[in-house]
Amino acid sequence: MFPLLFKLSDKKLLFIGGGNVAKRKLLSILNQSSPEVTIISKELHPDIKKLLSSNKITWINSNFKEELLKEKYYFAFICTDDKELNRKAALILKKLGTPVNICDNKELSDFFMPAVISQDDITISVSTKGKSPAFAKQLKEVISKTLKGLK
Ligand SMILES: C[C@@]1(CC(=O)O)C2=NC(=C\c3[nH]c(c(CCC(=O)O)c3CC(=O)O)Cc3[nH]c(c(CC(=O)O)c3CCC(=O)O)/C=C3\N/C(=C\2)[C@@H](CCC(=O)O)[C@]3(C)CC(=O)O)/[C@H]1CCC(=O)O
Ligand SMILES: NC(=O)c1ccc[n+]([C@@H]2O[C@H](COP(=O)([O-])OP(=O)(O)OC[C@H]3O[C@@H](n4cnc5c(N)ncnc54)[C@H](O)[C@@H]3O)[C@@H](O)[C@H]2O)c1
Repeated sequence: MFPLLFKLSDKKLLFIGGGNVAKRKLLSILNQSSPEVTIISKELHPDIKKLLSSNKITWINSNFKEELLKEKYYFAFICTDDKELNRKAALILKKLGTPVNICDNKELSDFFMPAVISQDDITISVSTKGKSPAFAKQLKEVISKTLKGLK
C-alpha cells in the first residue's frame, strides 16, 4: 500500500450507510476538504443531519439500490452494518470504475482511511495496513502531542 494525498474539494463522494462509521469518516474528510457528498441511507446519524444545511451534502433517504447511482463518483465509502449488502454494493461500484472503501472488508477495499494529523501545513497519516485501527488512532495521538511539543 502506498500513501497519497488527494485533492477532494469539489469531487463527488458517495457514502452508503449513514451511521457511526460514516460519520467518523465524513468528519475526517470534511476536516481537510470540501467535497460534494451523496449519502444513501435509510437512517442518518444526528451529527450528519446537522451538516445537511451547511455543507454540500445530499441525503438520499433510501436503502441502497443500483438504480440510485446516477452519477460517477470519485470515491465510495461503503459503511452499512449489512456485510453482504456492503460486498454487493462494492462490486457494483468497482465495475463502474469507482474505488471503494468498505468498513468490514479489507480484502475488497481499494484504499484504507488512515488516522490523520494535520497541523498548519503538515499532514501526517498513520496506517497499520488494516491490522489495528485502534493502534493507528493511539499513535496519532502520540505523534500529535510530539508535534505540538516541537513548536
Ligand atoms: C484509522 C481510522 C480512520 C477512520 O476510519 O477514520 C480507521 N479506523 C479507525 C477507528 C476504529 N476502527 C475500529 C475501531 C474499534 C476498535 C478496533 O476493533 O480496533 C476503531 C477505534 C475507534 O473507533 O475508536 C474497528 C474496525 N476498523 C476496521 C474494521 C474492519 C476490519 O478490520 O476488517 C474494524 C472492526 C469492525 C468490527 O467488525 O467490529 C477497518 C478499518 N479501519 C480503518 C481506519 C482502516 C485501516 C486503518 C489502518 O490501516 O490502520 C480499515 C481497514 C478500513 C477503513 O475503514 O478504511 C480510525 C481511527 C480514527 C482516528 O482517531 O484518527
Ligand atoms: N471501518 C471501521 O473503522 C469500523 C469501525 C467499527 C465498525 N465497523 C463495521 O462497520 C459497520 C457499521 O458500523 P456503524 O457503527 O456505522 O453502524 P450503524 O448501525 O451506526 O450504521 C449503519 C448504517 O447503515 C445503514 N444501512 C443499513 N442497511 C442499509 C442499506 N441496505 N442501504 C443503505 N444503508 C443501510 C443504516 O441506515 C445506518 O445508517 C459495523 O457493522 C462493523 O462491521 C467498521
